Amino acid sequence: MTAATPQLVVHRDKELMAQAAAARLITRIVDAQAARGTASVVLTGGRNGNALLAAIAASPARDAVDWGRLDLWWGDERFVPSGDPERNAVQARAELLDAVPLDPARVHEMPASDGVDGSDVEAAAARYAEELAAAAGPGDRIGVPAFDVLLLGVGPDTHVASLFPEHPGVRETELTVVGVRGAPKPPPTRVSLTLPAIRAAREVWLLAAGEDKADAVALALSGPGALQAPASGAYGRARTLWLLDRAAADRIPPQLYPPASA
Ligand SMILES: O=C1O[C@H](COP(=O)(O)O)[C@@H](O)[C@H](O)[C@H]1O
Repeated sequence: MTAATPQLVVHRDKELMAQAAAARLITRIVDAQAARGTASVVLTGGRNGNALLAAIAASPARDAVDWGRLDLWWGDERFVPSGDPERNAVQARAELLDAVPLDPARVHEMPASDGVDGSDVEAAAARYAEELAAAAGPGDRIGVPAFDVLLLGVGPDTHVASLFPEHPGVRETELTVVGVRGAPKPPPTRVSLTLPAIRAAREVWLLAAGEDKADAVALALSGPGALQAPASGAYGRARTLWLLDRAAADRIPPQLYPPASA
């Protein structure tokens, strides 16, 4: 088994999955801060990512985190104006970030469409790539920091971040951040980390819950390749964890199904 081999954890339902993922993430952040003083996490948008943040907000264990020594990044963003409720960052703030004492200088939101680059999404993506490169250490791969945990929701079409099947962004091998136009899921214009940037993370955790994700999970875990199923191309340097509920795990081929878990 390699770091890219998916490890599957299947929970009873999406509520328990969010609570268990929250406990797991709090522990991972606390461990990283104990070892190195700081921690870095890449957030995802979507229902499961937001549920995880809400579960952290509701957990008394959140006080174990030194929020001022946590760097937050995003895996993707909807390229809309800064206060737009569709923005992943706006949703993350509502679920958790406004309730904890983060250092604003460590909260690295992706640019919005009313930012300095205006509607030029490629320029906005390049700007975020520069911010990542500035935070990367000399030993870090390809100009992004070695994130402790990178979270990804899995879309019903197997998209992760804003990398959609057969779309140009999923083919990118050089850039760390891309502008996405014509996304099949609205809004059509987005900013996204690329697969090479995702793979620089120590741990990649993919989140999927609900019956509408079952086909996507089964397809991605069957190894079709990243072009057809972007989620299958998302893995970490040390660990790749799929956090699922039973409904989303329901159609995984039997030979890949894990032992029964919480
Ligand atoms: O648009 C997006 O969708 C995906 C998946 O969202 P979900 O609600 O189907 O779980 C999300 O991971 C991504 O960050 C977001 O921009």
